Amino acid sequence: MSLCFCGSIVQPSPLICEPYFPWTSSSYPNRPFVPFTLRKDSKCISSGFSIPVLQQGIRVVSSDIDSFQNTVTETTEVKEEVKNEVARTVNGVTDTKPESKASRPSTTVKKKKEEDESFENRFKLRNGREIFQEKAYLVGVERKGGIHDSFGTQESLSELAHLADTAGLMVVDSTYQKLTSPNPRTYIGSGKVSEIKSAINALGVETVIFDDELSAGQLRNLEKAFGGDVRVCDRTALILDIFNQRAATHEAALQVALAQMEYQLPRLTKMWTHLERQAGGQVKGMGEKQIEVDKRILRTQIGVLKKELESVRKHRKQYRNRRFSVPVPVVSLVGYTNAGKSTLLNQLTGANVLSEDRLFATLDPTTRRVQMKNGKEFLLTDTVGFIQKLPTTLVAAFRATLEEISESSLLVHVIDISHPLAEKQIEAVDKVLSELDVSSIPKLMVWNKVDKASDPQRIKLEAEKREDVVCISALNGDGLAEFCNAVNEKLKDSMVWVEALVPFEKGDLLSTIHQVGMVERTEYTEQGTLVKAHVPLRFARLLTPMRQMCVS
Ligand SMILES: Nc1nc2c(ncn2[C@@H]2O[C@H](COP(=O)(O)OP(=O)(O)OP(=O)(O)O)[C@@H](O)[C@H]2O)c(=O)[nH]1
Ligand SMILES: [Mg+2]
Repeated sequence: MSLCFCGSIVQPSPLICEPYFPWTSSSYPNRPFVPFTLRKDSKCISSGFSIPVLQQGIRVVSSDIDSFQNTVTETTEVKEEVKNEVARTVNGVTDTKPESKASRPSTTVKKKKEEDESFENRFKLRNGREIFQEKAYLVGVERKGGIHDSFGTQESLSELAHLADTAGLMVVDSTYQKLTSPNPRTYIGSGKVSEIKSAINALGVETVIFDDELSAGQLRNLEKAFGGDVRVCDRTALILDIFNQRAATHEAALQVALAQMEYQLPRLTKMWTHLERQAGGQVKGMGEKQIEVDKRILRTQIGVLKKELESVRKHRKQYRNRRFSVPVPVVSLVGYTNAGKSTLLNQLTGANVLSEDRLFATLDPTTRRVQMKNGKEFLLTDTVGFIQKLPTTLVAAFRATLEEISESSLLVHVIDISHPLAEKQIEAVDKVLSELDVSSIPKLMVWNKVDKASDPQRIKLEAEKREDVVCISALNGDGLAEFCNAVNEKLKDSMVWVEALVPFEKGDLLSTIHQVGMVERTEYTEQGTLVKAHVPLRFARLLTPMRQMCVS
């Protein structure tokens, strides 16, 4: 699989128009790995290259996330249960009676019809494109003792299901195993491997997704163990694929391509050992040599992408500097994916940023001006959402985009307070923010989706008790005035106190102070206007000569 993944990493980069890699479908017996949806240029996107022949008696399972939560199974019961259920289930009704001979032909026709229908139902429209939903099976591992993720295994698997759904897959079932330490060969134990294999056959699974990052060897061994055309991938590859689907701008495409290549590089190992096997072991080292060639090609590509990104970064910086010359404070919206950041930006500014109930709707930052009722202004930036177990390659690749965050006057942390895992999502966001080194920037917490919470009143009372928390509903606009006031107050905290004597001929400067700062007092003197105000630090520097005049 890892070999085939390269088929996709050449895809998103605008720099790599031609397939650079020698392992495209014609030269390698297996199909190339194409993570779920591909070829942005094509109208119909398949979630895989080949559509496998459907197995008999497929259990049609809803891809609905809530119903998925109940399908997580822990033990080896899956194998028998699935077998029995598949044998018995017809049209969702469990029939325990043995089939009579006479009824068999009509049942076969009925089953065939259902299969055709279920096949048809798997063509879905996503973002205006038709995709074929592959059937996915999810696997998690709970570590006994040792490291404890703040998200539980089942919670993390539910989120993985949401990610799979966002990527256009149909989650048919899932399982997890408690382990002291992962198996170095297959990540999970051999019993679990055969249990999953049975489920794959019974449910017609096309993709198995692991909730943790797998090594190249583990991916290869698992694919071999599951056999057939079953694709194995991990959470990181899934997230990278979603990013790949969502990348709408040149910069986002470059960043995703870079992240995919960096993910792929360590996974190239031993991909070419089949050459040695084909040559009967006589051409020793052939595979090794090929890996080196591939790695070199990949490293060259990474270098080209990094250079290209550097120039995009420079351009972005110039644009930011231009923006800073108008000293309106910048407020960045940060938070867990799907928290409602884009909805908030749209409500406050009338922007038209895509907001939907899927993960990672936003990849590129969007900045818009917000005019408050008191006439003051600030720039509001919407950013890419975070997630637990965020691949480090992705954070690194998106550094240019995330620089927006590090240069803002205030961070607004948007939280979906109606989410059962809100607390854990806050922790995950704080973890990424600490990696970005932005702890010195003031923060405001916003509890969003209060309308969706089971007890909105209790949430509001709770928020009142705490400092730095504002309750809103970005969707229906509740609490937006309070939000703007809180931003205003917070911005004041991030400003510096100045007393400056502004000459009368610099009237425009005086109006800018009123616009971006908090003016406490103005006095008209013979030399000019004496202003006492809180202003943004950058602006205070601009006023240095006038501050000195005031002192003298
Ligand atoms: N009920 C309710 N739904 C909301 C609210 N705010 C946002 N939503 C919904 O939550 C979903 C996600 O909203 P987005 O604004 O796309 O979330 P986001 O934080 O920008 O997500 P990413 O771009 O993926 O990081 C959408 O379906 C919104 O309609 C709210 O206040 N109440
Ligand atoms: Mg968004």
